[in-house]
Amino acid sequence: MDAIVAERPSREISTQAEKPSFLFSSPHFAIEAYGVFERIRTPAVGGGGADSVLQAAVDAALARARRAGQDNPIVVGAIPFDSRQPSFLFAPKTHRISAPRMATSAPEAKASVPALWYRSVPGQSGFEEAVAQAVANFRDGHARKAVLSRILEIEFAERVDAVAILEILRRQNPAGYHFHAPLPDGGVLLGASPELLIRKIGGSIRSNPLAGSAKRVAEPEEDAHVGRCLLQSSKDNFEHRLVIDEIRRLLEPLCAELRIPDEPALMNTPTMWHLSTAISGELADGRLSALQLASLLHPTPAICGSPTAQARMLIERLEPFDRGFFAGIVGWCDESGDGEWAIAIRCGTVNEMVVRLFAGAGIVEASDPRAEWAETEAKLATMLRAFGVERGIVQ
Ligand SMILES: C=C(O[C@@H]1C=C(C(=O)O)C=C[C@H]1O)C(=O)O
Repeated sequence: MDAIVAERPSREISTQAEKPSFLFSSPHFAIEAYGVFERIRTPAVGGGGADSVLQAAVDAALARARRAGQDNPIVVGAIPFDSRQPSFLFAPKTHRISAPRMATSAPEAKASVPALWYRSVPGQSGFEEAVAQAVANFRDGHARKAVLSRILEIEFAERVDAVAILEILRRQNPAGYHFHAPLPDGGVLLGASPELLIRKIGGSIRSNPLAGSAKRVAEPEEDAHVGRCLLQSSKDNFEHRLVIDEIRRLLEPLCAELRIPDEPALMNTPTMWHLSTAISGELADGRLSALQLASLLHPTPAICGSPTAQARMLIERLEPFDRGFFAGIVGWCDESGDGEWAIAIRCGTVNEMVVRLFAGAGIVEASDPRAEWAETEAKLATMLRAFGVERGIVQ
């Protein structure tokens, strides 16, 4: 992939002292964007087809940016979980695309700023009750999977430096997708996601859905055993297969070639094991953009459920909050339609001193409410570690 990076002209940043408005890094690209040339609030819903209203708005913004003198304009930002809600995308004034730099290992973050208070929404009993209700719904045969999530709200004694936390996240979780994206309320969406929704470069696409999870443990042999058990778990393989079947259904008609391994593989982050399927393909029509493909696929059953419409209704009924940009997508695209969109998980929002961290778990008929709560606790550890409050909050 280095060759592709080298082919892209990188724009020099005239005002190096200016703070970036958007940061994103993947295993292939690192993007720094500065300033806002033009905002795009068009919702992504229905944006998967050739007549995509969102893509038309993006194309128009990119054309204006080029006319204004940018030689390689891009659009960056985030799209909410509910793609009927407005997107929060923008063409920056300037940006730089480069190869990702290797993160150097760093000492554990210290809790230099104490947390004043925290609370989970819902709390444990409310979450477990919601899981039990979803399971009852699956027994009635209305849906097969729904991803239920919760928020951990934390207030710190001082303003949180989101860029500094992003750097800690990058060092603690060198693989994957790191992002710092502005939000409509003035806050920041910040995270280290292991999950690629879609990358498109030329006519080639990649997607790497994850579903089915287990918490890692410190002792290496035991940890490997946890991974092997996950690989053999029929419950987790069922959760995973629903995601792959849906992505196959949507991508197959668009691809001249689509490669999907028969069985999932194991992948890990420093805190979690996941079932993972590395999908690759060649588009039949290379003009479809990364953003159109992302709009088509989002929300996948990895973060919504199956079938999508029933799962979405269950989420609306059982989750006591609007997800906003959590379990949405975050990324970038350019004039040629190339781009990358990661799923906004292992993330949170930062508004001055208040941080809201999110974690969800795929619920199926075989789910145990207590175990699903524990899974959200384990997933929260990615962000809590970066804030240096892991031991202070999660027992
Ligand atoms: C919803 C989250 O993760 C998603 C759900 C998973 C699962 O249910 O096993 C695994 C990876 C993600 O697709 C999250 O991390 O908050």
